[in-house]
Amino acid sequence: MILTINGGSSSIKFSLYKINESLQKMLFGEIENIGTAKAKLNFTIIADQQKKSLPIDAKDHSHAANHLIDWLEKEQDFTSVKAIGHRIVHGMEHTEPELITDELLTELKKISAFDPEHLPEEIKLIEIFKKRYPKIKQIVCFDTAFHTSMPLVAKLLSIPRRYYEKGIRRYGFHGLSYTYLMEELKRLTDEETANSKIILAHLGSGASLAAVKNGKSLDTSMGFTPTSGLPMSTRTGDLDPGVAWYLMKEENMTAKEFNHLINQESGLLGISETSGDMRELMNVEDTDSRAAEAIDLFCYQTKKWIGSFTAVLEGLDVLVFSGGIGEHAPEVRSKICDGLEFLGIELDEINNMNNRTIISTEKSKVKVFVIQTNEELMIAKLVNGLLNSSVKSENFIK
Ligand SMILES: Nc1ncnc2c1ncn2[C@@H]1O[C@H](COP(=O)(O)OP(=O)(O)O)[C@@H](O)[C@H]1O
Ligand SMILES: CC(=O)OP(=O)(O)O
Ligand SMILES: [Mg+2]
Repeated sequence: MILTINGGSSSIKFSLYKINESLQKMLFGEIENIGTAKAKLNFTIIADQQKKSLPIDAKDHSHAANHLIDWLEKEQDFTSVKAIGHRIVHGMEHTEPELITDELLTELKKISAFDPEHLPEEIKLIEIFKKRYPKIKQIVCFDTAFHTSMPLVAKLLSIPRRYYEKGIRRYGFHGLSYTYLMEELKRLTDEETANSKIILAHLGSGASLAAVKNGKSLDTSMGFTPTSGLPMSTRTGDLDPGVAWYLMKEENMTAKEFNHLINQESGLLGISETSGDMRELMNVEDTDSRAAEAIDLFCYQTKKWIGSFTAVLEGLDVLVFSGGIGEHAPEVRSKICDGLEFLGIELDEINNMNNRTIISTEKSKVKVFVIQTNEELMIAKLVNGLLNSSVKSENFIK
């Protein structure tokens, strides 16, 4: 078995895969609302279609992880778990999945401030699993790895060069999702299409786009941290840097308060003043103009990035929508694509409304896809690949 762990800022998603010829998912779920009184463990056991939700006491990620392990031990014989695969959002220039060692953990701790929303909690999860299961291999899969191919011009931020040497540059994220989407695109189409000029739009709570040519990332909307690019559920996306100075000077805002403002209070939540959840906003947009404006901003900015990346790619052949919003919100896809006919994007509104896999018309120059992403399966595949290669490698730590 391979256990996958995807630790977010307020949730831990998990899946258990049986290693057969293919990877067979046995169970999956998530602990959500960590740190609140509404914390619960939702799970589905695939064999008997058992779907349940249990309220739990999870005041932080450590409590949540220990609850998860206790529950998994009851459900599953843990001796059959060969490896635990973690999604790690920030991995600097690491290009491959890696076995966790003390050195790697120390390195990740050093760059923790590069992604304060994800890394500290992800590290905590690795440590908890290590404490409870010191013998089980833990393997980390980096979201940043997909974008290491970006050219220097896309990685440079226009601040003094000395900061680049300190690691302050564009990295880009959602790489496990993008790798999965590229595999799916190849499976659904052909080699030629998968090597064409592609924009991948991962629109979830965190949202980003990537410009991909010949299977390689050329640019992406997220940067040094996952706070930049598109407006998100509660994150600002790109922001005039002068706003930081102004708030610090005029409102005596501290670094900690500013971090909270840009990551927790902004985006859809900040504009609507009610919710960072797209579905909730769509339910009230007819009666609440703030919700409608938040949705408009999200669609407007996504459209701008599509235009920008079409220029980067010098044309566009394929557009892929994914993530909770990209997969399930036809009105949002429609609003994003509205007016982009001049780029060759033409939606078939019936297929779009039905969330079909191909939502562009027959004659649309750009093929538009809706593909359900699967970061968990990608982690399991990468872990399985590393386990298999380790059988051949004597250097791999047993
Ligand atoms: N049917 C739907 N209509 C509109 N938005 C939806 C729908 N289903 C999910 N979403 C939105 O998707 C977002 C969550 O995306 P997801 O990829 O699941 O997030 P996460 O980054 O937490 O994995 C939320 O804003 C949610 O409202
Ligand atoms: C990279 C990132 O923003 O991840 P998530 O969408 O899971 O928060
Ligand atoms: Mg996500």
